[in-house]
Amino acid sequence: MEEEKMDENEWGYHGEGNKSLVVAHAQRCVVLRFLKFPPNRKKTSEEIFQHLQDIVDFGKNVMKEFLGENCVHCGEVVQLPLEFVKQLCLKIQSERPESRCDKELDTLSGYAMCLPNLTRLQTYRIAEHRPILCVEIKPKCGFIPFSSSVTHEMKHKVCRYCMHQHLKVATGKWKQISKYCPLDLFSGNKQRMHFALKSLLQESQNNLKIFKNGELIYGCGDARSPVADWRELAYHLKPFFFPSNGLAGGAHCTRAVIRELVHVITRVLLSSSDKGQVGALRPGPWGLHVCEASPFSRSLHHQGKNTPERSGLPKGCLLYKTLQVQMLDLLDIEGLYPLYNRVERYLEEFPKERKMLQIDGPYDEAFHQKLLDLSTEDDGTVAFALTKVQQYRVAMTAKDCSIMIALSPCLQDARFCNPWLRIK
Ligand SMILES: O=P(O)(O)O[C@@H]1[C@@H](OP(=O)(O)O)[C@H](OP(=O)(O)O)[C@H](O)[C@H](OP(=O)(O)O)[C@H]1OP(=O)(O)O
Ligand SMILES: Nc1ncnc2c1ncn2[C@@H]1O[C@H](COP(=O)(O)OP(=O)(O)OP(=O)(O)O)[C@@H](O)[C@H]1O
Repeated sequence: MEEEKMDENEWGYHGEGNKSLVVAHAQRCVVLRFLKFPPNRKKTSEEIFQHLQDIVDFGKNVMKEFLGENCVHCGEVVQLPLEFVKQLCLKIQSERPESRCDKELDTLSGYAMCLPNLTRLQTYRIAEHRPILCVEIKPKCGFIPFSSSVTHEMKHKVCRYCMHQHLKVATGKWKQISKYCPLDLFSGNKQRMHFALKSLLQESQNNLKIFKNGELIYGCGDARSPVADWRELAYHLKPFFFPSNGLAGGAHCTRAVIRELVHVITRVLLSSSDKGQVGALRPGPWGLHVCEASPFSRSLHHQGKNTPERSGLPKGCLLYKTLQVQMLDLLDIEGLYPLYNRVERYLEEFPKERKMLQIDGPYDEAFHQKLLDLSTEDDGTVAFALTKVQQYRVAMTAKDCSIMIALSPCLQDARFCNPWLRIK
């Protein structure tokens, strides 16, 4: 970043999660991603720099290796003038959702990550200055644990997302239970995927957002301000899907546009992206591929069909690769926790080993290589325990990542582009 040219007026609030806040440049296709912390949580500038650099290295040497060069954008750490960050923080404060304001943007270190703005990213195949849609999906965990360590019977029947829905509604985080089930999206069966995507469109929560030319047009910024009007969404989408279809509107048109969107997203999700190293990952047996809580599965059950048809995901597609990485969680938290304790005890006894064992990085090639050992035979060593803990951490990243799909009218038929994975 050219320090002297940083002007807060050229940047606007873009979005935030639990750990970071993102601002976008008004003209250029870049975003700045700042860390945020609870008030009074003091971190030194060096710690912040190292944290951000670790995220970049983790993206480069771990996630890219598994998911493919073209699917992951790692960004770079940049140093910004402190006055710019302070002014920017003041400028965007009023736009932040109330529910996220328990944490404050780090204005003291001057470090942030600079990334391409994936909601506006255009590729060379697309004529310049075409409008661009971006669909962001946070699919969550797409399998039911297969580990024999699982003691709760319910965990073998109902997926984590569907169980979590009850907690989230009970605690008031969201108003109603979503019909979305990640196992439907990850099934590879088009009918189930359509159902999953329609359910996400009905009850987006923090799992679906749609941007048009970089602006959020659909999805929840906050539990208290849901924007979920299909008619309005169809109005935005119609020029993308039915450019020459006059001004026809109404419920029929809305349904047609939403159907088209769902079909296009499904096609993109099932299309092959570039090669990652998931071939090297062959996690244990697949768990059950149906979640008993999914309304899709339940309706089939009522019709007397026990298991929905399972098409499986094509091996090259991003959903397949994401699922494989998620499945590095081989033992479930119940099997992992005793191993985590083994590592903890060892480090208490030998704190100086922390660095050598790469507990908190560096996330380099050596770190990545150790992740490829998928054995589940516990030989009682710290090395075994540590590998499982690190695999679990990588799996958790894949369970919480978002897929960003950019769509833009092309010169020829190809209306869609490859999806990107956004990791944190
Ligand atoms: O544990 P989960 O499944 O609830 O996931 C958390 C997410 O909740 P969700 O259920 O998607 O609403 C949670 O998202 P929200 O803050 O609820 O939007 C975060 O993504 C959290 O990640 P981190 O630990 O802050 O980096 C996520 O935590 P991790 O489990 O990834 O650490
Ligand atoms: N490179 C990017 N391009 C465009 N938008 C982005 C980019 N990175 C993040 N965003 C937007 O900012 C939002 C918040 O970012 P992100 O999810 O990384 O925050 P987080 O705090 O790490 O998330 P979590 O709550 O999962 O911990 C995203 O949902 C996405 O809409």
